[in-house]
Amino acid sequence: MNFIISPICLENCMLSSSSVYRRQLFVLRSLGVYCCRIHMEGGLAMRTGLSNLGDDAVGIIRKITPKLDPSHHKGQAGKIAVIGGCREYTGAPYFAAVSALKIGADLSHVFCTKDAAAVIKSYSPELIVHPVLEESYNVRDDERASVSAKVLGEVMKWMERFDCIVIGPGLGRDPFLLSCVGNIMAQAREAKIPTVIDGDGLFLVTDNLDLVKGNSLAILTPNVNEYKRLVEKVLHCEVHDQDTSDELASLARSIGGVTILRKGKTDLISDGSSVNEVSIFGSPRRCGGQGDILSGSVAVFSAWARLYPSANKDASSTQSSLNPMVLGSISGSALLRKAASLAFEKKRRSTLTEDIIECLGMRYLIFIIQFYLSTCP
Ligand SMILES: NC(=O)C1=CN([C@@H]2O[C@H](COP(=O)(O)OP(=O)(O)OC[C@H]3O[C@@H](n4cnc5c(N)ncnc54)[C@H](O)[C@@H]3O)[C@@H](O)[C@H]2O)[C@@H](O)CC1
Ligand SMILES: Nc1ncnc2c1ncn2[C@@H]1O[C@H](COP(=O)(O)OP(=O)(O)OP(=O)(O)O)[C@@H](O)[C@H]1O
Ligand SMILES: [Mg+2]
Repeated sequence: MNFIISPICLENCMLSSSSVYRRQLFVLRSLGVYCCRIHMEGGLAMRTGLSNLGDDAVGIIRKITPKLDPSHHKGQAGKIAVIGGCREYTGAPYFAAVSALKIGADLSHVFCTKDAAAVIKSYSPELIVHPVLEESYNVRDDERASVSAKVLGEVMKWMERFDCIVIGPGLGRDPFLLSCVGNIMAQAREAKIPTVIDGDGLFLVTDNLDLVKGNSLAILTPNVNEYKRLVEKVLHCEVHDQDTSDELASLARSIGGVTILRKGKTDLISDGSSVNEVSIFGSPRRCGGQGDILSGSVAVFSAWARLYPSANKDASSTQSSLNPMVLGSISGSALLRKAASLAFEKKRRSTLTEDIIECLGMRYLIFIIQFYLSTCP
């Protein structure tokens, strides 16, 4: 028999009896569906475990995920663009763009170099691929200004349609290409389009902080190395092993209130005023590409948090004070980590990024949770 478990249905079921609710809450917690929040007060980090279901990452995901509504048209669940993909890297932009679709966005575009475009198209017919970026080796010195204007023009034709853009997965570090992408970022900012910056986009931004400074719609998703470079550049010190939440909040404030998702054993998220930790058990496999899934996921959830700030009216509103970029980051992190753990249960050491993408479907995750609830003694 086929049946559909919706987030709302699960929540209603949870509220139906308080003992059942407590038992279900316990099972959710033991499944690792947990997120705790660290409040910043006068520079002092006060860590508090949260005590109700509305305060956890699943509650946030449910709150911002729009209903599947037959009256909606194509595009209303989100149009995402990934700016990335060059001769060396074609996997990273594919992972980011296809993850956005798997999570529920309606359309996913990739803007990449000509070399990368045919390869990325061959991975999936679902993606709309624009071969518009140019690297130095392909452009004469006297052509640079006109090529740069042409690249910007090609992207700007589409820009207004996007609900979020991701800059950086597999972008490479060619100086000419990065200067064109800097122009694209400036235009996205002008158009008030949320922008997730990852991978080589962070390399660009670390050397050109003005591109993001004070942009409350920017989300930086650094890994260990990228975070180290940012801290050294902005805070002029080494990364601290202690006081990690103070340091992250201070970094976010120093860049004018951007949201930073610091990836690692646990993910820490801050916009400078609160620090949130997602510690859902993920996977011990560290195959490349998981950060790319994360950037595509965060893009969709941030777009939803902005477009549908309270998609699920029944969900707890305790997070309503959080910045939509923070809500999107928490959701993306929680879902990726849960999907990675499900993929690892199945594939163990042979788990690859594409296996994790297959586990992104939220209904599948909720089904798994429901299954555990129904078998709980
Ligand atoms: N299949 C693909 O096309 C992939 C392309 N990628 C792209 O590759 C480009 C470079 O990204 P990278 O992440 O490699 O660049 P980084 O500069 O972040 O990493 C470079 C080196 O750091 C090492 N490293 C990683 N995590 C570390 C840790 N926790 N402690 C110490 N050393 C660590 C890695 O082994 C790697 O050799 C980006 O454009 C990125 O998007 C990656 O996303 C991976 C997948
Ligand atoms: N030691 C770890 N244990 C568990 N999960 C981790 C660990 N390190 C990273 N992760 C998770 O993996 C995700 C990707 O982080 P990672 O540091 O691999 O990014 P990345 O280096 O940018 O990846 P990519 O290879 O896509 O560029 C993050 O959401 C993080 O939660
Ligand atoms: Mg990365």
